[in-house]
Amino acid sequence: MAGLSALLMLGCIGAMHLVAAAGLTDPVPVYWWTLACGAGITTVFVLIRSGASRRFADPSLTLFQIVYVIAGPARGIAPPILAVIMMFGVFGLTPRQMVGVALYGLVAFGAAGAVVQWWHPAWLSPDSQPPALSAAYLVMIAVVLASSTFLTTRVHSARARLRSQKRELAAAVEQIRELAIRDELTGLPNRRCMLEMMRLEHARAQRSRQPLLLAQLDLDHFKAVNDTHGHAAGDVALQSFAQTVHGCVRASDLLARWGGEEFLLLMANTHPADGTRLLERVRATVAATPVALPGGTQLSLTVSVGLAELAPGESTAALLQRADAALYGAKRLGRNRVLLAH
Ligand SMILES: Nc1nc2c(ncn2[C@@H]2O[C@H](COP(=O)(O)OP(=O)(O)OP(=O)(O)O)[C@@H](O)[C@H]2O)c(=O)[nH]1
Repeated sequence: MAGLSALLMLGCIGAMHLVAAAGLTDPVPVYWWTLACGAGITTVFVLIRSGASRRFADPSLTLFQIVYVIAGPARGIAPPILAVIMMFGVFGLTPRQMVGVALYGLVAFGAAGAVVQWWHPAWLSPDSQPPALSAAYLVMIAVVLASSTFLTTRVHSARARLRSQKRELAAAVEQIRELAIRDELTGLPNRRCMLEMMRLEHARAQRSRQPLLLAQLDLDHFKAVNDTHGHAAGDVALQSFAQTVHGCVRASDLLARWGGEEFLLLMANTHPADGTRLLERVRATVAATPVALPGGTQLSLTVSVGLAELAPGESTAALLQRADAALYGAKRLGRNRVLLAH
């Protein structure tokens, strides 16, 4: 952007020197003008390229560049390039700033024209523009300024809309990501998330030779809960169970809803004796924590648990199968118990 502005300004300087060389204007003010322009371009270029302008609220110095060109020494060439200059403002300034720049531009350009026409007619070459043409240029500038300001309003609201759509999109992506890995009913990680975690923890355990435990938890006689109290009550029971178990395990353990009334608990770096102790605590807490159903009924739940430790070289599918077999062993033995697979 700074480079483009500098190129534009260089083009204008070249044009003014051609005008002076053609004898249409006094070359001395053109030299001064060239000096002032050079100082302006260099200042802006150095500030932007060195990164020093990043400290300002308007790091691309758009406002400064526009104001400088309109009222500074470049005003003589403002009419033909004003539209281009204002385009920078359309994308960089707020509508308020653009209204300010437009009013400023009109006043500054009008004043510059008046000075030249009435107080310094000597600056004009004999065949330079008549006052009516200057007035026409002023009207043209007013049109350019007004349409740039209007465009800025449109661009500004389009950008605000884009920003808010971007925020909404990010929130939607986050929500989709959550839905993809979370069980909606209990808020626990879902089966897909658990499969991925099992894959990762399995690889880690194989590599580090640290113990890895997998427990399968299944609510006892849950069909009877649904049949007696209704499916909605069953949902409340599942949520309450998930909360109770989650409250018993460590932050490093991963509890997930595997499906229906089945849950999995993955415990890394845990020995079977410690895992069994923890699961006994879970079992006892579930049995001692009645679920308050809507309507005031207190529902007692129990859970059966099958626990398996990853054997060297064993796959996750085989580990899961052994935990499942242990769970069914626990069910067969009368439920409400923890059984460790051998
Ligand atoms: N309310 C509710 N019930 C569910 C959900 N998912 C599965 N179930 C129910 O859970 C019950 C599971 O029943 P079964 O597999 O027969 O097992 P059980 O009655 O718990 O018996 P055991 O496991 O042998 O102790 C079924 O009635 C399913 O409809 C759910 O998201 N919400």
